[in-house]
Amino acid sequence: MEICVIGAGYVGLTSSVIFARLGHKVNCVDKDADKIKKLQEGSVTIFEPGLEKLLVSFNRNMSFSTNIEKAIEKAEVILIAVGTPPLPDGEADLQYVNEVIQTIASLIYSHKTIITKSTVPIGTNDKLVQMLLDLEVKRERFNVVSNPEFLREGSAVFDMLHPDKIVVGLEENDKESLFTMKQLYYGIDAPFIVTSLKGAEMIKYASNSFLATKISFMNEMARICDTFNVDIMDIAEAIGTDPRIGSHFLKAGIGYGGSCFPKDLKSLIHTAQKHDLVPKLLMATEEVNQTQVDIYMDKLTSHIPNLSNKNCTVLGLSFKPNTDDTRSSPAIKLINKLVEQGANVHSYDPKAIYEQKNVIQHHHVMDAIKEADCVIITTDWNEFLHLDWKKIKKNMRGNLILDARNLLNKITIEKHGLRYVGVGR
Ligand SMILES: NC(=O)c1ccc[n+]([C@@H]2O[C@H](COP(=O)([O-])OP(=O)(O)OC[C@H]3O[C@@H](n4cnc5c(N)ncnc54)[C@H](O)[C@@H]3O)[C@@H](O)[C@H]2O)c1
Ligand SMILES: O=c1ccn([C@@H]2O[C@H](COP(=O)(O)OP(=O)(O)O[C@H]3O[C@H](CO)[C@@H](O)[C@H](O)[C@H]3O)[C@@H](O)[C@H]2O)c(=O)[nH]1
Repeated sequence: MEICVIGAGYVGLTSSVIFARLGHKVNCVDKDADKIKKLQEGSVTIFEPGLEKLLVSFNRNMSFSTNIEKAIEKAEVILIAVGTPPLPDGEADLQYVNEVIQTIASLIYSHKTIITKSTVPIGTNDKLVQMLLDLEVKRERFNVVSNPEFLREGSAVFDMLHPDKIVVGLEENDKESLFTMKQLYYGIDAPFIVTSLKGAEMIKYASNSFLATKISFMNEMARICDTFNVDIMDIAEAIGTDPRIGSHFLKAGIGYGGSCFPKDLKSLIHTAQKHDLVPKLLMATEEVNQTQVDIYMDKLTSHIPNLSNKNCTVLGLSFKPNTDDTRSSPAIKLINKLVEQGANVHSYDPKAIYEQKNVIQHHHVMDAIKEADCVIITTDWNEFLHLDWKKIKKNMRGNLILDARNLLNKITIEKHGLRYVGVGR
């Protein structure tokens, strides 16, 4: 199949590479000329394990360009993977999706299956159908399909190759697109969940909202555990054995971040409120998450009451390990609070970069730790599990290790004469 993927971000680029691997001819377009230039030169613009290797291996099936007209003209299938960031009131900003539809409408001369991979609010795909009709695209020339994406950053390639399901939302009378979708994903072993356009949109929001709620639930449990000196890790292990609860997404910590959970929660809350509903549970999930960083600031100031001119080392900038993405990263939120309180902030991350004039980012952990009054683990990178705590103790000025991800072994840390403070333990 000839596919045009619009948007070369996390989802667009990963989808392009996977569909090229499945044997399709993919033309990935983006309006960001710098991004496209780098991709044409064979370098991947994001850090995503395994992506570059696949890009090189299946290069023959892929091309990158900024020329959307040409890519659309040749394609049977158009996949929209542009961003849907939040507006200040939480509503998803659909300007990029709408812009793409306007462009597509002027270029449809043969039948196109238009697939929305971007996460869009309930009812958006129906509106896109109407937009195309209003722009005088003949009804028989297109079908719109909602095909939300469930990949996680840091394991995007694996997740796309081994999804637990492929959700396909179809227009009411669409008898063709399911076949097209099966051809598109031919070679991937996963059940198809077929529903309406709105159903597919809702599945995506419900999925992210449920996962985010699980995290906030555990963060709330951790707050209670803290009060009673109970270890939240024991609680997670025990309740996780119950298959009705499940062992995933039970890690208490500094809160969830990233480009999806915070934005999708806000968007679903906005959608519900627009329809006179009060989504209490979603609002509580958000509130727990938003106040989670403050818990760590309080823990820190209970040990170091005045942070002014104290050397605080933040280990981890990305919102989770195995990605260089810092969008809505709790680490950045914490850094900004430290800076506000006058601390000298030093940081280190294996992949992510955060440029801020008040923060010194180091290339080596040990440089970041030198003379530190406290070290805060903000991202659970594997690398931090193997740090030389004896050397760290020698190089620090103070002795406080604040493990905001419950990554480290308390006993190991304390054995080296350091003071360990974790989450709900
Ligand atoms: N990042 C994830 O892990 C993830 C997972 C599942 C779903 N999603 C959803 O997928 C969508 C994309 O997310 P992302 O993280 O890949 O976004 P991103 O910001 O990384 O990439 C979006 C790309 O679209 C390009 N773009 C915008 N308008 C364009 C236009 N008119 N023509 C061509 N290119 C255009 C931008 O230049 C950018 O490169 C969002 O709706 C997101 O919610 C993301
Ligand atoms: O037990 C846990 C699990 C995760 N997190 C945090 O939650 C955030 C999100 O993590 P994760 O879901 O692994 O990463 P994303 O790449 O944001 O993926 C989510 O968002 C994507 C975009 O919609 C969806 O496609 C994925 O299915 C969904 O997991 C990160 O800050 C994690 O540190 C926790 O605090 N505790």
